[in-house]
Amino acid sequence: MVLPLAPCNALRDPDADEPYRGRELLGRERAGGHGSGGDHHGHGPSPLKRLLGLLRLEVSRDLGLVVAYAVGVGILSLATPLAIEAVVTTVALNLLLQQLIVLTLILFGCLALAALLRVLQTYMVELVQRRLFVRVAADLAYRLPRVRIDAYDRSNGPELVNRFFDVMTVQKVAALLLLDGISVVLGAGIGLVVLAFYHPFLLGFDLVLLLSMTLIIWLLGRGAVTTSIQESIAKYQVAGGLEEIARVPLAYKVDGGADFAVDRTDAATRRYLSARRRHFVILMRQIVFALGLQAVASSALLGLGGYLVIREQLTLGQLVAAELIVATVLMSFTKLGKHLEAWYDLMAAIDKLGVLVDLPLERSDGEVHRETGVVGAALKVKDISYGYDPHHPVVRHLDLEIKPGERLAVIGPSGSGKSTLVDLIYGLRQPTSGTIELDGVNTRDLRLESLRAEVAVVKGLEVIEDTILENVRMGRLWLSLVDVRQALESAGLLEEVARLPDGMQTVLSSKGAPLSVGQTRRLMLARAIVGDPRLLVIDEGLDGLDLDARRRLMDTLFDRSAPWSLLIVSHSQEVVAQCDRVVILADGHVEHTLEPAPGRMRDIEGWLQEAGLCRLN
Ligand SMILES: Nc1ncnc2c1ncn2[C@@H]1O[C@H](COP(=O)(O)OP(=O)(O)OP(=O)(O)O)[C@@H](O)[C@H]1O
Repeated sequence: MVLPLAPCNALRDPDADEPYRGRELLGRERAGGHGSGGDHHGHGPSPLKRLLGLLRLEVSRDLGLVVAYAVGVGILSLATPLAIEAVVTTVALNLLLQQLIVLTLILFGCLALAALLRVLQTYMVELVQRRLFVRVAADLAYRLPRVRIDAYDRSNGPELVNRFFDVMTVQKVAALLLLDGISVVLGAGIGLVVLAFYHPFLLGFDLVLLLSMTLIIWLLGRGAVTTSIQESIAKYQVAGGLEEIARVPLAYKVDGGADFAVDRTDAATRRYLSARRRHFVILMRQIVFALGLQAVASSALLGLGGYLVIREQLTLGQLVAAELIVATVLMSFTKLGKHLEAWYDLMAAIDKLGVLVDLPLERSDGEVHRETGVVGAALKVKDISYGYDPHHPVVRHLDLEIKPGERLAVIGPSGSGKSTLVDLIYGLRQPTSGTIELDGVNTRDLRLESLRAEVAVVKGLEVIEDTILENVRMGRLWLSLVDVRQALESAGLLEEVARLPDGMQTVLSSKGAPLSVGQTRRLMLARAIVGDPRLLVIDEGLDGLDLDARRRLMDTLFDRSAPWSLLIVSHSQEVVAQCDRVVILADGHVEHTLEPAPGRMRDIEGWLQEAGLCRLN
């Protein structure tokens, strides 16, 4: 069965009132990425390319308007120096009061219009900000459930997701640059053009000014994006370290654990400070040169303008207007120091979001599994190999078969590859060679959603912070309350849940509280069986339960009328004894297969002892 990707209301575009639809975000297609995960990876699109990709989605919408408003504001802002020029000339020439009033009114009109455009621009930027947030949230909600499990082999998933907070930086800096940045650049450009019209000397002055500003931005800012990214990586390492202390509180409670936590944080903080220092050196040199330029250029213009006034090549009004224009341009440019820092932060933030977007996704191709009409699926594992490190396979030429309705136990010493085999069957990992067939169809040819509608896996404890009901149903809206109740009943949990004040509506913590660990284990079983899978794979899911709970569950799981075939990894004699066949794994391959006669556990124990392998409990 293919699960529909239901549009989620919270992720609808807040203004366009249409659901977010998968589009390219931050430079990656929505499925099939091949990044490596981890922090800044040094490959993939550059932050600038990613930013342009993100903004490109906005261009057709409001970004054009934002720029148009900024152009309007830039042009209208010139009204002040030009009006002052006119007033000074009017006073100098002793003209009429009436002209002064008209000038004042024109100036007011221009400034009022500029203010209106600025308000509209602010509103548009607000919309762009909201959409950025929704886009990134929607994109990650789409991607994260599809991220390949091996992306988390060497990185901590929740810690990686901290990078989502960089969307705030993107929002804030994008707003700052769209509002101030565009106005500064346009205002400066237009002002300098006006200046150039006053006198050819002033054109020369313009050019020198522009050259100096370019030097400050490009030459003095070399390496700033890299140092900003390094600073950001160091910042996440500090956050990740602190998060870890909260994640494993017991570990840090050992004698000396608190000091160990301080030492580790101290080391990470030092790395952050040194990265920040490197970045600040670049910022500082840009700021110092910008301030110096402001002092030099303002006084040089006064000297040059005064000289031109004395030579009667410039009017007094033009001199005052020119000083005002240059003062504004330079003030904005000095402010640009802050903008430049914001720009570098933006580049680092985009790079961090890119780390999330680059997490490799599971394949999305394949066929839908066809109904076979047979109760219980048939599984054939043919000569598969797999290694976390391609040079060291941990599953080697493994063959295994489960007939429809059969109950198969997989046992073997710790590290023999049992859990890895479970991952391979569930399509979490792809064998490097060999095939896995479900009902005669290579699982590689099946859509993963379709495979996982047929196969359910119980492995570890994964609780979502939601009600017991949702923890069992997991968004499968076609499952009714009755289905969930039945699954809880089969898992031997219904009575205990009913005793909770909020029953199935009890909200669980991420660790399962208020359920105990044993109850949470049974909850995981309820989640697996509620959809009536045709192949149920349990990786040690029964081993940690008390005897009563385990026996009740075994009644359900081994019931011949149940709709599934069963593959169960276990270290328990009692569980293994219930199975039709027992496969013993050693060193990644099938060492032996036994069909124990009822009650002949001794056969298996004896064999294990002889082979010097694990013992069951
Ligand atoms: N994420 C991983 N990255 C690298 N190596 C891994 C990873 N997971 C498991 N391994 C290695 O693969 C081998 C098989 O591990 P697996 O978890 O499949 O064993 P297992 O039989 O399930 O062990 P246990 O009974 O202790 O759960 C082990 O040597 C282990 O060190």
